[in-house]
Amino acid sequence: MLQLQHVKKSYDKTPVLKDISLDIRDGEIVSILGPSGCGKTTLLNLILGITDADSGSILFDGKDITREPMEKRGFNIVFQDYALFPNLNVYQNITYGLRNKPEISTSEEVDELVELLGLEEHLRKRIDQLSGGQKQRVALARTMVMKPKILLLDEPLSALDGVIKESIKERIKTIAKEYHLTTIIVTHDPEEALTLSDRVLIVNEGMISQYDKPCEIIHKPKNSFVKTFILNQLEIKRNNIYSLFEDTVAANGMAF
Ligand SMILES: Nc1ncnc2c1ncn2[C@@H]1O[C@H](COP(=O)(O)OP(=O)(O)OP(=O)(O)O)[C@@H](O)[C@H]1O
Repeated sequence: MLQLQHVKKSYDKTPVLKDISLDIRDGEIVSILGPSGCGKTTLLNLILGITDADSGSILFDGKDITREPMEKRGFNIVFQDYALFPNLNVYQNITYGLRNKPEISTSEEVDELVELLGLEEHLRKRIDQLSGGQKQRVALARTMVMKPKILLLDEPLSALDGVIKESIKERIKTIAKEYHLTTIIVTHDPEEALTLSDRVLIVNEGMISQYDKPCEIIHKPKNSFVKTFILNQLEIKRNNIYSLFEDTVAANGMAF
């Protein structure tokens, strides 16, 4: 279990994370959701170990890792821009981290991941020959072969559209369940957070607004921020779709 206890972080005396306490259970998918500048990336970086907290503690399986550097924590992140190596092919990218640590994954385990992510036919391709969704899957495979204790994903779906988005979403869910892997996702999209996660952490101005299962957030929003920011956005999306239908129905002289 990952635990944050009263974590605080300021930049230039401006508080960015004000008092964050939360538990994330093993194998759980948790989304960190909130508006731009609310502190999502800072929180992700604190968990990853590339930013230090000013105060408070971070514990993993009961052990205090607050001052442990990133390499020792054994967590791993897929960045928003995938950060793949353009001079290496897909297979070389996936197995890059194993060059110095081949004992981490066997070739059968690599093959299993390649199959799970549907990358068999792309292994010899260069990175610039791939679509956005394929790049995302390569980045996921490259991170997963290193068997991270926690998988962190920074806006994994924001560069993808429609059907591809849904397919990556399903693959992330499958990986988390299959490997019982704690997965933490940063997003600003309520629909993404609510459909992908076991629990959603809603952050506003460096504080936790609500931390709950998606159905609790939908049916029992805890405060006006959750209601207005999250639910209004979903309502707007829904209304846009309905008004599109209404226009089509009216244009065809049908009853709605
Ligand atoms: N290294 C830094 N130095 C100074 N200020 C920073 C630094 N990193 C972040 N900030 C500030 O901290 C606040 C939170 O930033 P953060 O990137 O965590 O927000 P976010 O929720 O991830 O935003 P976005 O969705 O736009 O990426 C912002 O006001 C930002 O300007």
